[in-house]
This record gives sequence, C-alpha cells and structure tokens, in this order.
Amino acid sequence: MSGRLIYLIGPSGSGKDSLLDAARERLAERDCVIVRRVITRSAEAVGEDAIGVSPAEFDQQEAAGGFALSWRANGLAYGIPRQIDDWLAAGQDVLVNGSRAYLAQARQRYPELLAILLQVDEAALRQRLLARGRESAEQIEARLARNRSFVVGGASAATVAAEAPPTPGSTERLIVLNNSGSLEQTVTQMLHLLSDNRTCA
Ligand SMILES: Nc1ncnc2c1ncn2[C@@H]1O[C@H](COP(=O)(O)OP(=O)(O)OP(=O)(O)O)[C@@H](O)[C@H]1O
Ligand SMILES: O=P(O)(O)OC[C@H]1O[C@H](OP(=O)(O)O)[C@H](O)[C@@H]1O
Repeated sequence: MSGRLIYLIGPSGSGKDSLLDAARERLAERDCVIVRRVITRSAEAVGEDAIGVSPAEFDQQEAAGGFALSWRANGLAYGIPRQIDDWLAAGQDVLVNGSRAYLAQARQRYPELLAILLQVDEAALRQRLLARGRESAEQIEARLARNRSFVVGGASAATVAAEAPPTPGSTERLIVLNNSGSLEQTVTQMLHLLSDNRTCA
C-alpha cells in the first residue's frame, strides 16, 4: 500500500516550520516523515533545517531528476528530494512544506495529496516576520504583498479560508488550519485532522 503526501502551505510567517518542528516527535511516532528541503538559501540563514545549495547546484540536481517537486518563490529555489517516492511506495506518509503557487502542479503528480493551508491574519504575519528577523523590512513587505495577491483555486486565500469548513476531517480539497492561537493548539488540531483523514494515524 502506498503512503500519502501531506502538502502544508501558507503565507510566509504563518508558522509552517514552527508547526512541523513542534510536531516532529509526535509525527515520527506515527511513522510520518517530514521532508528536509533543498533551498538556495545560505546555510547560515535562520530558519528550518534545510539543505543549502548554490543556484548552480540546484539547477544541476533539478536537471538530473533529483527532485520530486521543485519551485521558485521569494527569489529562491526549493526542491523536494526524489527520495520521497521511495518512502511513499513503502507505505510511509510524507509531509512537505510546500508552495501555494505550486499546488496545482503538485496535485498533478500526487493526485491524492492532502493539502493543508495554515492561516494567520496579516497583522500577525507582519509581526511574526519582523520578530523572526530572517528577512529585511523590504523583503518582508514583498512577502506580505505576495500573500495579499495570492490566489488558491480561483479565490483569494482569505476567501478560501472563509468558505472551507473549519472542522477537522474535512473532505474538501484544501483544509484550513488556523495558527492565530498557540502553536500547541495548532499542533493538536493538525494531529486530529491527519487522523481524521487517515494519514499519519
Ligand atoms: N502560534 C504561534 N504563535 C506565536 N508565534 C508563532 C506561532 N507560530 C509561529 N510563530 C512564530 O512566527 C515566526 C514565523 O514562523 P515560521 O518561520 O515557522 O513561518 P513559516 O510559515 O515557516 O514561514 P516561511 O514560509 O517564511 O518559512 C517564527 O518566529 C515563529 O516563532
Ligand atoms: O508563497 P508560496 O508560493 O506559498 O510559498 C513560497 C515558498 O516560500 C516559503 O518558503 P520560505 O519563506 O523561503 O521558507 C514557502 O515555504 C514556500 O516554499
């Protein structure tokens, strides 16, 4: 039996990395793998435990078929190693920190993927990005502008959030998870919704 891909998306600063970090051990207990991304971000940059590569190295790995999924955003390139296909084939569920802009392509390759949209209002996003201190003020404004103009499935992210059923276990194609409260609350909600969708259960 093959595993399922869980594709976590949301605006920059919504807390995707924090959520994955906080849930890491509990997900491992459920035999759910969190993917380490390949990113053209310097290794010293604050943030997730990614594999930092130069743009040339990234292009080389991409051309050699090293990535199951890859995309460009925020002036960076992101790759999900091809190895996830082995894990999925072995029946393991796999969780990736994805891109909203790349959702349709990801679905083409993994039609059964479970998409989770992490949602936080703009004021909180700005405050969290500033507090994180990884990007300059200008880069932060660019990320907020990207979020404002964002479209998921023909509607703005905010519209999708309003329309999608708030309850865990939704059969909608995009499940919205709010991270305006404490991180621990969000971890608990995510674990419930994964169980309800019979993934990482
Ligand atoms: N529930 C929360 N309450 C308060 N602060 C939070 C919460 N979740 C995350 N944060 C903080 O918000 C900041 C942004 O979180 P994080 O880096 O995880 O976001 P992200 O979605 O992974 O962003 P990016 O896509 O840019 O990598 C971090 O400094 C983190 O500590
Ligand atoms: O805006 P969208 O397309 O959803 O996402 C673009 C990319 O930006 C963020 O990465 P980071 O902030 O550089 O870690 C996301 O994780 C994603 O990979």
